[in-house]
Amino acid sequence: MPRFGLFPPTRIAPLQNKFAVARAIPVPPLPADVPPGLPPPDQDESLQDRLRRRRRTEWKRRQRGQTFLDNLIVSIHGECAGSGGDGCVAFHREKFVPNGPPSGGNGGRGGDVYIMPTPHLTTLSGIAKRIRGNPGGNGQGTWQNGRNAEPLVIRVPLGTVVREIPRGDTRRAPDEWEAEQESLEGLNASERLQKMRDNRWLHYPRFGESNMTRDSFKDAEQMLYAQERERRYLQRQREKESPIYLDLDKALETTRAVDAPLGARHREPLGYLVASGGNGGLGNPHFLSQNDRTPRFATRGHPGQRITLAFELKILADIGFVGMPNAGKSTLLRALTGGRAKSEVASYAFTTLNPVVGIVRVAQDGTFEGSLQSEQLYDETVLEEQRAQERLERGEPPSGPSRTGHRFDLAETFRFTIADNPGLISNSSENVGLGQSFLRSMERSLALAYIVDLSGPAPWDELLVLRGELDKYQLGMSRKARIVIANKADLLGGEGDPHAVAEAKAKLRQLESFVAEHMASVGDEGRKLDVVPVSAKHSQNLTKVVGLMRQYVQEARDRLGGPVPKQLNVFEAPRLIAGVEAS
Ligand SMILES: Nc1nc2c(ncn2[C@@H]2O[C@H](COP(=O)(O)OP(=O)(O)OP(=O)(O)O)[C@@H](O)[C@H]2O)c(=O)[nH]1
Ligand SMILES: [Mg+2]
Repeated sequence: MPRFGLFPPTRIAPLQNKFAVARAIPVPPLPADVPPGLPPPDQDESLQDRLRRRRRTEWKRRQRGQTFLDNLIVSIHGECAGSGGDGCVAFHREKFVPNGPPSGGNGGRGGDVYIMPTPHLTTLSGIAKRIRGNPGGNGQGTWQNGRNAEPLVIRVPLGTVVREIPRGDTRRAPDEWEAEQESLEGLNASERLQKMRDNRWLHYPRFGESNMTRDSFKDAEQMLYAQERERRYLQRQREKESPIYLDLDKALETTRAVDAPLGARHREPLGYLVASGGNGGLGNPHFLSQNDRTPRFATRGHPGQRITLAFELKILADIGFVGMPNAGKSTLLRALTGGRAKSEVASYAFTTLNPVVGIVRVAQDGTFEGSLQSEQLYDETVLEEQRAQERLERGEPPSGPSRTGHRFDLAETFRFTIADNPGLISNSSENVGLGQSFLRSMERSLALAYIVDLSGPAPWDELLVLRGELDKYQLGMSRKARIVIANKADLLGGEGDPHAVAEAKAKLRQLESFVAEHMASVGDEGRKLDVVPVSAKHSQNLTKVVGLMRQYVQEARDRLGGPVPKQLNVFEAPRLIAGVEAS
């Protein structure tokens, strides 16, 4: 018989059946002697699945957060694109004008690269690791200049932080001059000179050799190298003095004058410039002088700027979950979102490897999507998959909380988001465990919720570690915490026998007094943290949690003057909510 001593007995009957189902499904234990990564050939599939999961977790853990999709290193190249177009060597020819003037056009400018914060995006997954700007068009005969390239806009979600990776960091791609030096390695002096000239100059057919001996070419070459040196100096100076750092929290607004006349040209913002395209090459008319009336050379387009940027996405969720591994954070998120948030649940530490954001939708009377089905059990993902498979084999329709969700499209009066974060352990702030990368994303949450395992020996010790890690990462961050959710309360109270229930209540009281004594001063303006016992797995006592969270979010939004919650048609909502209650 299941134990639900801490909660009223009204729900025991339906839950007993679910427990029976859960027990009926054999879960192969993970043998201690099986090394991770080496599943024995004759084991059944679910065991292999478990081993695979464990291997993946171990691998992810070793990466120390480097593979989070909210961390990305991007190099922006102008090697062959983003570069200006080549200039052209040509002479005007016309009837009765056999030796016309030089007429090669200049190359077009290479495309600049911009970064644009975009509200509807949520991940950095769409951004390529190597980005090439658009190349400028080449110049052509009859003084036709090449086309300037279109700018390239990299769209990133709001909350992205962009940093330039400094010189000397191994993750940094070589800049345009370093790349050229690398390509010249192993060549002798004359070969180097030849290659450098090939990279910079274009010659009229069969005049390459003779151009080298002309004074006008030597002067032009000297001037080109002087300009290049100046460009390199200015770029390095900029890198040192003002490396790129963008904290893109807000979308760029289009400023349109209210009284602009009809037909006025309107430009959308492109975003922030991070790399300029190269200038176009010069056509041969540019080198016309008193000493050289027939310049037979032109310059190639300059390469665009090459920079390496680190993108980091701070996840924006109203509430962030903070808890040790296995405290039940993912189970709770699934229960609060009615199973819509697909956060993996398993009985080993570090199941959640990336933060997962779920949306909690609340109706006017405080019901939320997860509370519609009173009998819902949120179990480990493997077990749920097995059950779904069995249901499919029996030919039964798939059941699930998502089927009831459609009512909330109209009944919803308030919504907020929750980030289920990976487990925090001692020294996470020093990059132990899954490291800091997700702690960074908690910075932006409006409020934090501690999740502790009430059935554990000392949930209060967990709280101290969690608070310590938050403050070690950023002093004062623990002030955002508003609630302690004591999860797995169903494991206490020993099948309803009075002695065990009294013990469970005493433990809860101990936790409450610990929070009141040791955690109260941490709260903002002497605020006390709320303590709520719940069972995420069996969706018990969650309405209270949702009510409190709604209050925190509302307060924080009011303080920030943030988004106004969606208001429903007041005539529609009560009728629908009544329908939900009736079902
Ligand atoms: N009995 C009981 N078990 C629970 C409850 N909540 C979670 N569990 C179990 O606790 C284990 C861990 O749950 P998760 O939701 O994966 O825990 P987590 O905090 O997300 O863990 P990490 O992702 O590793 O940080 C699973 O076996 C869950 O089934 C609960 O309320 N009651
Ligand atoms: Mg988890």
